[in-house]
Amino acid sequence: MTTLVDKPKTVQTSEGKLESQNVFLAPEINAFGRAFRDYDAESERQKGVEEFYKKQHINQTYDFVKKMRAEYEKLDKAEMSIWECCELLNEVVDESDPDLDEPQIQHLLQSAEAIRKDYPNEDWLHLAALIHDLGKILLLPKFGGLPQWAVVGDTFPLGCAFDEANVHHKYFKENPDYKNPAFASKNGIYKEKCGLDNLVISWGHDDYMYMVAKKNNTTLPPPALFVVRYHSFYPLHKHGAYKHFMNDEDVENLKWLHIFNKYDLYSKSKVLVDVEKVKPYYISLIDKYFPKKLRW
Ligand SMILES: O[C@H]1[C@H](O)[C@@H](O)[C@H](O)[C@@H](O)[C@H]1O
Ligand SMILES: [Fe+2]
Ligand SMILES: [Fe+2]
Repeated sequence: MTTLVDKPKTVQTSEGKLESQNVFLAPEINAFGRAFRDYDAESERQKGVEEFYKKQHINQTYDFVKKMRAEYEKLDKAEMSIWECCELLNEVVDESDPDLDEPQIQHLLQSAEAIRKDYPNEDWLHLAALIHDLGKILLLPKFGGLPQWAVVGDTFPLGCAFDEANVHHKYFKENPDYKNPAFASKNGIYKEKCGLDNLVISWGHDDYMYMVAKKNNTTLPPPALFVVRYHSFYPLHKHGAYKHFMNDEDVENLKWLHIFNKYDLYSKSKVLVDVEKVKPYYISLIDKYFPKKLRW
């Protein structure tokens, strides 16, 4: 079971002040009694996860991502509030995740509540946690009913060489882009320090939610949007792969993503959040940073 332990630590707030806070201590094992993000364990669940990554690595190509961006930029699928979307997410199952089998709304609230406890003044970070996985509605028929490989799992850039830090990277050999000589080098079609926003990154819930937030004129600050857009980019934020593409702003924002990641990953537990109890707080944040209805 997950344990929340208080441990004093000094942290930097968005205004640059240093504050002493209680920090969430990451548990060592997940709800299935295994290490978090263990992609090599022998189990039925892992077989499904590996199957998932095979499909993802073969099918996510540069052209596919371009097509998806053009399609979803239209935001012509629905009009609804952020909270309505949270509720929709309950119908979604994520086949790529070895650590979670609770409804997705619990994951949103578990990560948001854990981060809120340690960073009480950073309300934008609480809201970033609440919305970070909302893009998984792409799996629902009304939003295109995309296959799992086009919605979830870790992300990686196209248009340059696939890095070995990607989980199950062997399956990239079957990706058509693997044979494209223009994409074969470390930089591929990009320049060093070009900035992460200039990369074509595998399509999924991160990029979609970033697009939705941005195009509906959210007032969330840049680190919040960065967290939403790159939270699945584990090869970068966990292993430091592709970091030569970061510009100075990315380097700053990455500090917040590192903080966020701990709560995203390790708050996954069987201890459920009382949705009705915390709802008023999150509604007040949504009202502060988003319009009442958004186009999706
Ligand atoms: O399995 C997980 C899950 O789908 C997360 O939502 C995503 O952000 C991760 O990167 C992925 O590996
Ligand atoms: Fe995610
Ligand atoms: Fe998440």
